[in-house]
Amino acid sequence: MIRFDAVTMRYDKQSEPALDDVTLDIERGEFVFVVGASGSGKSTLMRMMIHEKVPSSGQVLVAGRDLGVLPDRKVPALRRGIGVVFQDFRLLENKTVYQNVAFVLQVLGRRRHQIKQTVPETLDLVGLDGKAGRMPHELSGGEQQRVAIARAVVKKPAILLADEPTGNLDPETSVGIVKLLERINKTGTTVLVATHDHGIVDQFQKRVVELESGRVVRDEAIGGYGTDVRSALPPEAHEGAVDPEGDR
Ligand SMILES: Nc1ncnc2c1ncn2[C@@H]1O[C@H](COP(=O)(O)OP(=O)(O)OP(=O)(O)O)[C@@H](O)[C@H]1O
Repeated sequence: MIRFDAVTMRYDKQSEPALDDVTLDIERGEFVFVVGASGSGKSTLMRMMIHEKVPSSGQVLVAGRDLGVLPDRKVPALRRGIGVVFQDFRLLENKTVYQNVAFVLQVLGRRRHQIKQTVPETLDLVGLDGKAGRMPHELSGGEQQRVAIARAVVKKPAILLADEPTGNLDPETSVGIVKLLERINKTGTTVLVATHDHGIVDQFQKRVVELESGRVVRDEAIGGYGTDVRSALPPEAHEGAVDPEGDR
């Protein structure tokens, strides 16, 4: 689903690499925590998956697309297949919860009856049924993050990237948010969560990729398979359409 092959990325030629020779393989349907200290490269790794940044060397493949040679006109289709959640929710403050989520589908040109059906289903999934008419400032931090997650998943992306999704939340609320991400993962979405919150990571039995100064220093799959098994899979196992409406 996502493959980094010897990826090095420098923001400018003189500086140390933000990512340094990173090789990583993430299968469809996996849940992966990306951990590491501030500045270790977690955000850069995620930004490369949505083609916000390109490698200085090496190759990034997402759902069979080589992002190094992806034409600009195909970037929107790539991004339609990837939901993104940030630490700072980024909600539209003058719109209700419902309108925040519906807006994504309106921009994608979805039909009104489809929006009317999909938005309540998504609010239900994230545990916000009954809050559709609230404004963002009337919600707790955890609820606001749930809106942000609803917005990211309402287009039914194959991949969900969450960059420090619990960074502004207390420990108990954080656990609820990661449980929600786990529930979304169980619907078939590949989920990556960047975090420096070791407490959270320890509570969930998931694969953990650790970055240090841009290098992968640990890649542990807990309870099941190991890296050796995954890397033995044929290349086709990593590919597939991110967006069924794909490359139009
Ligand atoms: N726009 C930028 N221009 C130049 N250097 C950058 C830029 N963004 C990040 N960097 C550098 O790249 C390295 C990796 O940063 P990155 O933001 O990916 O780390 P991070 O692990 O996500 O950190 P944090 O947890 O603080 O968000 C750091 O050395 C950082 O200073």
